[in-house]
Amino acid sequence: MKITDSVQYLKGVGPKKKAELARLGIARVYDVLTYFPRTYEDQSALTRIADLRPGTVATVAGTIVNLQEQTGRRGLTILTAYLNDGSGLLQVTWFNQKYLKNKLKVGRRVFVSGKPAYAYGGHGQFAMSQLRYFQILDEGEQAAGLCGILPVYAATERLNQKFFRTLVEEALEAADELPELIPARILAERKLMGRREALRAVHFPKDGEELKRARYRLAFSELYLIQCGLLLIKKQSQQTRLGIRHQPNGKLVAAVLSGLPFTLTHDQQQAWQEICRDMERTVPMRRLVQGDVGSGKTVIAMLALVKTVETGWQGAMMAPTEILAAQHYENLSAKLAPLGIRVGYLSGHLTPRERREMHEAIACHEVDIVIGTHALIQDDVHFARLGLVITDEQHRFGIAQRAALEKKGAHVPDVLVMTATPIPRTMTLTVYGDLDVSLIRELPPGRQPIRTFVRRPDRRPLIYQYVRSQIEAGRQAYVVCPLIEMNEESDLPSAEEVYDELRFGIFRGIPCGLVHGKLAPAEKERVMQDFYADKIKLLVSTTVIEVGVNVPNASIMVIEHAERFGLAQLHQLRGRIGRGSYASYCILVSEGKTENARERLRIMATVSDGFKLAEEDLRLRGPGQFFGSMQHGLPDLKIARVPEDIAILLEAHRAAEATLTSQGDLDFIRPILALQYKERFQHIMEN
Ligand SMILES: Nc1ncnc2c1ncn2[C@@H]1O[C@H](COP(=O)(O)OP(=O)(O)OP(=O)(O)O)[C@@H](O)[C@H]1O
Repeated sequence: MKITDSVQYLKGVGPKKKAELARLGIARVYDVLTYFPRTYEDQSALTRIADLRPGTVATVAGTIVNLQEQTGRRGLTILTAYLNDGSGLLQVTWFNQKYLKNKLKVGRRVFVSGKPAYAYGGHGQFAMSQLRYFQILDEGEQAAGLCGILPVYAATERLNQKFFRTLVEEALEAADELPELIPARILAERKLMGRREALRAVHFPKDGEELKRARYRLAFSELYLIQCGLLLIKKQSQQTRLGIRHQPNGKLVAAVLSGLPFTLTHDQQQAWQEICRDMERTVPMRRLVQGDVGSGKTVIAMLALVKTVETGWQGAMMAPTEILAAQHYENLSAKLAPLGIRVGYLSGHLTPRERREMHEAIACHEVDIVIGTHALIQDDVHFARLGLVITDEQHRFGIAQRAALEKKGAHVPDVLVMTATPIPRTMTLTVYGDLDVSLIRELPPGRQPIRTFVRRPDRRPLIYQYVRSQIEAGRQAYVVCPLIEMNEESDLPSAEEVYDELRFGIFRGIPCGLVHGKLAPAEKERVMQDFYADKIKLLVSTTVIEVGVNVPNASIMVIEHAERFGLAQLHQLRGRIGRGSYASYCILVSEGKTENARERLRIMATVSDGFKLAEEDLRLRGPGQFFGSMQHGLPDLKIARVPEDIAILLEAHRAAEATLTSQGDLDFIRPILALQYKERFQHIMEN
């Protein structure tokens, strides 16, 4: 049997099982080996029933001494088993899991893991339902008694734990032909377990120590290979692709700098210097500027655009929303047109004629800077001399789209990516390993911290009274709602309803506006313009204002149903205020029904630093959801977990850096990467 053979070569796998396995992504023998245990059951970590504590998760092994089945309302089946482990009785309940009926038998031993509560009625002292984990022990195990640590797989109704354990055991026989993935030098230096040994041990560890070492080794090699891939891509693109060598800063850049109504913060200066250094080299720049909301990234983008124009090239800046693109366009053309720089605007909403004219202007170098939305990456856009590409909020675009824009010119343009979603530093390694990073952590001076409060809906009259008083004092306000329009299925008030409620109610006599994604572009633009111009005082909106909207006079924001938003999103929304010198307030209105929602809002109210929030967010939601749409091009991790394995990630990164400087290691690693990660790195490699 070979590692690449189909699973049907393994004993006990017929067509049905094969199909079932395929649904779990297991097709070849190799996939069985990398179907890592979801968790382990450690015999030594069992709790005696007599020692259970209500509310504290525990694992119990006991023999079923009694079984009862009831049918509840609407045909709900309730199975109750009483377990005895010699120290006491535990009542375990399963709802609607009919298939268990034939499996649970008096006399069988089972493992259950969950939170016990005191039992009411019945015979047990404690009761458990909604188990975290449950397993019926096999006859053999029962006789022999269990020892050591057992792997627990994500099993299905038809493929149970016993099946997986046997399957893996058999697949392990083929593991001998698996080649090592890590250069011998690194293995030795770091005293890492060999690959085969680690695979064996991760499924069937002798003890906790061995399991730890095996997991470490496997997570390490997974992260290490990805890091090698990312670093190699970066190196290759730097070696083989000739970029544009921009001139040292000249009169135009100086004019823009001296025209700023403020001086750059230390972090802005540092980022700007890093960008200049990159742009003045022949190697194409690939830099990510990460700055918290309102930290002043736009100025840096503008300077970079001017620098490319000054050297005789064109700059393109792509924004994620129409509103933001329009805002950047207004802002930049107001500042740059007086200096003779021609700024153009390209969006999907131009008339065909306008669009054609803009395409021509871009192709004939009649515009120096183009600001736009996705329209910038259409096939029919050709730049005469594209020197710099800036993508704003890159995570919304994904690596593939960024690559499309980079290919718009005959030369390799410099690339600058701006993001206001602070990503914990270590995470940038996995996601943006191919980019250099500049950080703008510091906020411009004179900003007052935004004070954030969580309030229940019954306080809305008071809240809005306060908003009104702020508006009367000259400020502007945002009210953010999760939905656009009335929805029969949802009892959430929509932006439209709230808008009507407010403008005909408490804000009568005050100019109010409504903006959301379904408005016609011209209408959206008009409303935003009026808000920028302080003609609209209260803006009711959906999350369309989330990114980048900059109205320094707006100092108060009410977020309705705040529990509907994630931390990162709330932080982005909140970042719309506190952008001037006024004291700013953000009020999160929520009933906070679940504990998780309450915790999130509590964190929002106490943490204002976007980077810290991102870490909390990561902790609460886990990396999968955290990255969500950001995950383009990022290989799935099979065993490593980020952020939990951040220490391993850093080690892997260091090892990868060392690998790139050693020809021997590189020769070793290249074919492995080509084989293992070819498809996964495809979109990045195209870059
Ligand atoms: N060094 C500075 N000193 C004072 N004000 C500054 C400074 N840099 C930028 N600003 C001002 O701060 C505000 C926010 O800047 P900017 O819009 O560039 O932030 P941003 O980082 O792009 O924010 P977001 O992530 O929300 O888009 C703007 O009004 C800008 O003029």
